[in-house]
Amino acid sequence: MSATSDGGAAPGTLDRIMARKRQELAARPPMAPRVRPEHRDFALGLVTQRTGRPLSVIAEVKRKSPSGGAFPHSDVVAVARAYEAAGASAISVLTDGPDFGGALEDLVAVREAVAVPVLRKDFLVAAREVEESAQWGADAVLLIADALEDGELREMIATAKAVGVAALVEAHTEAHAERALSAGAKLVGINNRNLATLKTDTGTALRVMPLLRSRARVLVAESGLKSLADLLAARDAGADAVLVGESLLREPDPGRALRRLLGTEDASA
Ligand SMILES: O=P(O)(O)OC[C@@H](O)[C@@H](O)c1c[nH]c2ccccc12
Repeated sequence: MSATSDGGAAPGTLDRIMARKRQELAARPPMAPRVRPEHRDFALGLVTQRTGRPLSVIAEVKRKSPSGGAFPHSDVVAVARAYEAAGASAISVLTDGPDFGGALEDLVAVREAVAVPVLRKDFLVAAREVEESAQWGADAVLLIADALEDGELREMIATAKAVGVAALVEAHTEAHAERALSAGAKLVGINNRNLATLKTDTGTALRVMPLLRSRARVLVAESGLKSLADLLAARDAGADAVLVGESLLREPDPGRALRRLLGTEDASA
């Protein structure tokens, strides 16, 4: 039974994407081995780079999304460079093609262009993909607790540890966050967006993070964040970092938008 099964209702976006991902994986052979670049410490960057900023930002690049449609920036490398210059602690790169317009090649290109750690943002369904992500240069991978069985989650977290990539385990509810911790997650993201309905409520992370604070090494508030006030509220609820994409990618100058979000626009202009 799927962790997202809800008793016969029409499948949500997350179920649809996960089903596609499982089919894609079953149909493709293992990837050829690659020479892996030197690892960058994702967790350390998030918990130590807080001086002078409200908290760490993982800034996201994607060309489109099911909730946001197309964004006006196709050069994800240029956007990633601008994010880094504006103070991003890490870059999140969507590598899903059909729904987000990304590719594994984007991960490689972004990583070569910046010095900060890079998160592979995708809908991974198997431990084999965690190993492949490491080979392609991911410093961290996203795992979605709501969409994975306990056994899968446990195995993928263990594989991430074994190959030396950080696993940011995302949950939308307290129950799934507890499953993530039980499966061995040390880095936990609370997604304000319900990936079944795509509805976003920024109160979600504020409510769930305090319940987890003492048991997670790193806490990340994800999705729908638009203002410095949103960041300060996340920090006060225990976040080490926030994951922000859409509100930056809608702007003509995403680097400037990140400075504005961090309240550092004048100091670094
Ligand atoms: O673009 P936003 O609303 O700022 O959100 C970024 C990120 O949290 C969101 O893209 C996201 C969170 N979890 C995901 C899982 C898969 C794909 C995308 C996501």
